[in-house]
Amino acid sequence: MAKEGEKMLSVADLERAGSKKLPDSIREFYNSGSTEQLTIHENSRAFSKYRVRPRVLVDVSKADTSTNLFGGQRVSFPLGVSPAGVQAMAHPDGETATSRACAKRGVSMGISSFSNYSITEVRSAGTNVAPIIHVMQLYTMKDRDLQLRIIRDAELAGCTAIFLTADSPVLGVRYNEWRNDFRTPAGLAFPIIELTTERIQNQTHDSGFTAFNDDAHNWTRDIPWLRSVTKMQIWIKGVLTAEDTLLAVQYGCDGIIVSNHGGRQLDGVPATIDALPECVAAANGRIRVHVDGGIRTGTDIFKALAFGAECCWVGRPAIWGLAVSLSMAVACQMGSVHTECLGRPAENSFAA
Ligand SMILES: Cc1cc2nc3c(=O)[nH]c(=O)nc-3n(C[C@H](O)[C@H](O)[C@H](O)COP(=O)(O)O)c2cc1C
Ligand SMILES: CC(C)CC(=O)C(=O)O
Repeated sequence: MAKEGEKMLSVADLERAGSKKLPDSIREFYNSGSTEQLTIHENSRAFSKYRVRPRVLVDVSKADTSTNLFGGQRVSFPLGVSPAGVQAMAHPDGETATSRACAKRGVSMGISSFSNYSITEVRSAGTNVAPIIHVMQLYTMKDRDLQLRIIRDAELAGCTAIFLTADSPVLGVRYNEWRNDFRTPAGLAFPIIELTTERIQNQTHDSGFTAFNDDAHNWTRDIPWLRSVTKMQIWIKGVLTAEDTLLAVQYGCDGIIVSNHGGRQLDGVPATIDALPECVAAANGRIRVHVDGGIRTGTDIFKALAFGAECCWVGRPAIWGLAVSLSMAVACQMGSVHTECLGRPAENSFAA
């Protein structure tokens, strides 16, 4: 375990250091899962069931982790930072700092609808450093005009895809938020959804979310509508089953993110690494499959790729990085481990 002043060598070290910097209620908002915390714990634990079956005497002197995502855009390795809201509670620069860090390391970033900075601010913070892929996370919203304004802003700013979050008809039951009567600190803005904290100060997150989000969302109404209003790629975030993967194929989506929202939505659903194989099999190469949830090491990334994911995403590690003002520690750490273990993916396999 890293002590004060010691080098941070792993994401676990970063979690401890970042968590220590945060006030209790903010730390619990970021770090917790819903109700019994089954799924959040399972997400990480499930990776340890699987062992890497290595091949030796393979030339890894020129290992290259770069790859193409979203139909031809180059990234330095198959990792992105998942959309996560309210990052300015961890560091005043919030999502703009995450964007700079992602651009510096050549990885993609998801912009949450609950970002504390506008789409243009987040995107230009990154593109001022280096070319970067941004995807725009969207909810199905009661206010369709606002949803359309977000889509147009994302297009204008140059986002590549919409990640439609499908696992949140209502906000997950997070006891920590209720116990702590958690509210976003005053002074932070939510420019993408056109709200200031002053306007929502009397609302808890779950009541605010209920007012904003359309729990009547469904495949037949929402996906054709999205398709009719934008040429951006449409990805469904929050898929955990073969059945929903097949629906994503049927509705002409470009990809899915196998995700349980980092264990923050319905508790008791499977770990994403366990759900991944059935989704990959159902996709059968017709749409792309990415995954997030509990990914904390390069070997986790390797295992997800070996199970057929094209790319992995991480949520909380970037927030812990912000909290210690070291966003890039995440990507550096994961990048080096990833480089070490990736070798030649086609020549490596592993068994449960
Ligand atoms: C503090 C926090 C806020 C989040 N906000 C959003 C959000 O606004 N929209 C969304 O689709 N997912 C959101 N997520 C879920 C992430 O996109 C991602 O699925 C999850 O964090 C991945 O798990 P990990 O944190 O274990 O890496 C949030 C996650 C956290 C931790
Ligand atoms: C700001 C919240 C509504 C976002 C969040 O906590 C989540 O999606 O998990």
